[in-house]
Amino acid sequence: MSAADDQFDAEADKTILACLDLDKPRSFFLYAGAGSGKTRSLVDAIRTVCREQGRHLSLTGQKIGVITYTNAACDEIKQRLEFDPRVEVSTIHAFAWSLIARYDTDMRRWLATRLLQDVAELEEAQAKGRAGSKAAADRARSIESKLRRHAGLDAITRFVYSPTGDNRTRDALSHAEVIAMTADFLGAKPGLRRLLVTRFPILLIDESQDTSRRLMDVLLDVETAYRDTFCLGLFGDLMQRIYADGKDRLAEAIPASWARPRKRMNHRCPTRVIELINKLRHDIDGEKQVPRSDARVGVVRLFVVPHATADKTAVEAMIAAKMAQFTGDQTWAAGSEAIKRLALEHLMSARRFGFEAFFEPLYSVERIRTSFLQGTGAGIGLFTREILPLVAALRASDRFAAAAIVRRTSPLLERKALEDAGDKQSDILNKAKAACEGLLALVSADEQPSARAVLGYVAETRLFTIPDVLVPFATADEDVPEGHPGGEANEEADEEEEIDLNSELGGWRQALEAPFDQIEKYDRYVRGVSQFDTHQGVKGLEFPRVMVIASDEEARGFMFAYDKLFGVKDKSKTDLENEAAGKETSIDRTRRLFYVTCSRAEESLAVVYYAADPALARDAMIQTCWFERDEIELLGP
Ligand SMILES: Nc1ncnc2c1ncn2[C@@H]1O[C@H](COP(=O)(O)OP(=O)(O)OP(=O)(O)O)[C@@H](O)[C@H]1O
Repeated sequence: MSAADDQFDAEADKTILACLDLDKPRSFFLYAGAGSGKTRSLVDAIRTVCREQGRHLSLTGQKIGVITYTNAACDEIKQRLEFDPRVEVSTIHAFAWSLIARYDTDMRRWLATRLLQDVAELEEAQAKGRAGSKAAADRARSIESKLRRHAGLDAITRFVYSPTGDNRTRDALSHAEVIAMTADFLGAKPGLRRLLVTRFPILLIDESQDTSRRLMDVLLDVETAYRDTFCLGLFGDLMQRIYADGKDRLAEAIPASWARPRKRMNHRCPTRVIELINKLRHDIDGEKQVPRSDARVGVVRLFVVPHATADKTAVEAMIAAKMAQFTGDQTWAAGSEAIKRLALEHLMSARRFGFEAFFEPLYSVERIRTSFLQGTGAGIGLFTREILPLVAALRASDRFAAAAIVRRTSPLLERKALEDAGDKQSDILNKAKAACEGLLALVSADEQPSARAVLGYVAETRLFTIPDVLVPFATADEDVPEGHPGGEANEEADEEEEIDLNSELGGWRQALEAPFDQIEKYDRYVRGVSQFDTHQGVKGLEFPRVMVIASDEEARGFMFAYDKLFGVKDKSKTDLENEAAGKETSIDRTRRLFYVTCSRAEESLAVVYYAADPALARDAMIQTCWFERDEIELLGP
């Protein structure tokens, strides 16, 4: 590792450190591209502040605040800082909630106003809209539910919120509400602004390009008001803004008094990938990165495939085999888990990784989507936290692990059951053992059992407790028991909740018909350990071998357009109008997403483009000069 390389951007780190002077803080905006070590700069700077000014922080009880984009990034940074108590690392949602929790009276007032505003808007739309249509019925339901929530506000003394949960109870706030309230409260309450800057004289935001626009605006206001005592440090890369929520033109909103350190070296990617991402970036801000002196050349290839190709998984396996040849890196060879395949959205991944039948029905239930993607929730938990680990332990013949899992949660081995059994305890243990053996036999059968069959078995043997949402499916004839959610005794449930619940039950009903092994694949996917991910899911990460899957057809309706970015299709009238008005187009969005995905590659990169007219696509790609002619391969039917 070359020391000169490590020093290449030392100036930026020096500037940042100078800004983080608690006696004389100065805000800054770090300008740096992919792989330039922004997270490293952030962690190093905090370490130095703790070392040199930690006493000041300890004496005043103040902290350095760090806002990250994901829980994973949050954990990573906390760990790298060895859980230093003088640093508070949180996601934006947790951070926002830590500021406003306890402002219950204000929250109630805010919600009351907001709900009535929404109702007024809906009523206006109702008056204009066609009576009797589905939209009118939806609006009527929404009005009713908002009025009901409004009427119930006074009964709530303490609002609750979980940054990672579903927030379904009546006293819970939604994610969007917490962000909007925080922005409004910070805008209107001098006391809260003071609290913020006193608690966190230094506030650093990672991935600031994707931080909620409204919060970013208000934080910039706070910074202006407290410039002498508060340092706001923004890390991020505008070229990597991939969520609609982020602030457009952030750079232009940065005051002239701020420092603007720059980092220009890319420590992650090989030279060839850096050349490609420099070109992608050229028309946007002209920022050009340089590789490390010890960087490899690396390999980049574009494969153009007809989008009508029926077996995309087979084509992608063939491409992986070709990459093994081009790179001499056999790990690329088909089936290897050491390749990261990036598809535009989760369903594309689910289709490729073979867990679509389980995934799609539950993914389409909007209310549980977030927790479903995080692998949380009671229904999912039964499979991923109990049944799957038990199956894994049984398959590995790890009797200790299997026993530990069963002992932890199985109703068979509850202490009371064991006590009641007296000297017949061994019967119970034998029963548990037989249940485990039966489970292993069931999931190992030549014909894969459905998830529902496994659920039925677990219920019948009482291996684990069946959560409410799955009870209706745990018996053979799907009787919905009386008094159970979804059953008739639940008349009091309000209509909206019922609809949610029904769609969740409907989702489960369908999903459980999928083969059980699809849940294993789903589990690997949501834990991020499979070879699949989405374009958006990998921001901040890096992988040796990356396969980017670009497909307009599969990505319909996702606001991205590879065909326009690659010059295969002309810009639409709206694109041209937006461009002329300086507004963002789907081409800009796609370009940034493409930049993020390509820049994850540490060694080699394959781009697979499914095109309507592959020959035309190849010619258009040659025109862009992003890939050399001999790096582009047309794969015919
Ligand atoms: N000065 C350095 N010397 C050696 N390696 C470095 C240096 N800075 C960063 N790296 C390495 O380069 C890689 C990219 O760093 P990091 O993830 O911090 O970049 P980033 O700017 O946050 O990237 P991105 O915005 O693309 O997610 C990491 O593997 C990191 O360890």
